[in-house]
Amino acid sequence: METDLAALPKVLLHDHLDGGLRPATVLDIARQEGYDALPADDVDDLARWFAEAADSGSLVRYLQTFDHTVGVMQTREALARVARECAVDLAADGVVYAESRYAPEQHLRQGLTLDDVVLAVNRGFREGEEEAAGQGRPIRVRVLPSAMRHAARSVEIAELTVRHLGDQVAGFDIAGAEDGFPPTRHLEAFDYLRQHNAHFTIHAGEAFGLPSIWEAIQFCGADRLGHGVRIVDDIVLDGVPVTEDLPAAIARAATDPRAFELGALAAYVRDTRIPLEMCPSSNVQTGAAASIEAHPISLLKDLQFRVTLNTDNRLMSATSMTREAGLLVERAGWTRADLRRVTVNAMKSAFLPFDERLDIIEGVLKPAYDGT
Ligand SMILES: O=c1[nH]cnc2c1ncn2[C@@H]1O[C@H](CO)[C@@H](O)[C@H]1O
Ligand SMILES: [Zn+2]
Repeated sequence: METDLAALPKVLLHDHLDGGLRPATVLDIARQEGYDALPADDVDDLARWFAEAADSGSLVRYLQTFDHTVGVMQTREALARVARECAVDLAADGVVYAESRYAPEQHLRQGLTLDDVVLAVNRGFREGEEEAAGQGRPIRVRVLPSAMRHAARSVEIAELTVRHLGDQVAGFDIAGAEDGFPPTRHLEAFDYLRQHNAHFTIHAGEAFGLPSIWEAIQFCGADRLGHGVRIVDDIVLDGVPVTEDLPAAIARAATDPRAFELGALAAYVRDTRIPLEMCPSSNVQTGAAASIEAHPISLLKDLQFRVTLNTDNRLMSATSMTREAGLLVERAGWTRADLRRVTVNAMKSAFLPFDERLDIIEGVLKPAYDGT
């Protein structure tokens, strides 16, 4: 494909602030603040450690690597710096609109309040947006505070989100280990958010299957699904679950998408256009997908689910939006039209006002992808 992927405008809905630090920044802040638990003391070794430790085949072990990024994000200065660098790095990768998520409750170890954390991160993002614009790479970044599914602070985080809505904050997320921690543990938070007309997404269908997706949508009322990759458990081809032979299903979907039968939940997700925030490299690392070639994103894209492409954790997956797009092009046969589709899907699904979404689709995305 004769396309400069780095130059194409990209839209990113699922990127963890504490999963995207520059390795050099982790080292730098650790030195400044006397954090002495890092597993390496050189930039390349540290970058390699994150990628290898995250490559475990298990979400729970993958999440343990966050100890060291959260560990160096405990002051206003560190939080603002990480957010500023995040905006600049995403802009350099061609991202024009991003939603960044992180769990404020994990950044209170040195005495900050939840509101202090949000204000510091927001300031960092505003500075990063200005710096990127000055470099001729305009980007808009919005923030999704996450609550942790195993913890018990989701109502507080939902209230925090609503308090800051309209500033940089655009919605809410729930993250962390999935198996054993169903989203219905947090119904009170979701009720509160809906009553305040706030948007939210839920990590579901990554390390656990259909029940998690079903609860997220039908009990919690999620606007979007983080990953949602296991929705393929509810799709059948010629009487056989597609999960029995994903490569064959992917090949067939490219030419014969009407041959597939959707169960009630998969049909609901597709019919109601629920956005799927899919993260191929991250899923391969946690074992939610076998490979990029066999990743369900290609099947779901051809069955016309509302698929979006995301990085999840750029540090732990040593990745970027350009790299994720390149992997799909090289290993899964994606075309420029496919990339246009997921990019427009993402912008349609953003937690930004409708008119602002439309301006980016019509003013930035379509002209670039269509060469007009
Ligand atoms: O793929 C994921 N699934 C579930 N939780 C995640 C994933 N990536 C990161 N986090 C969790 O979200 C927190 C806030 O950003 C991170 O600290 C990490 O524990
Ligand atoms: Zn995630």
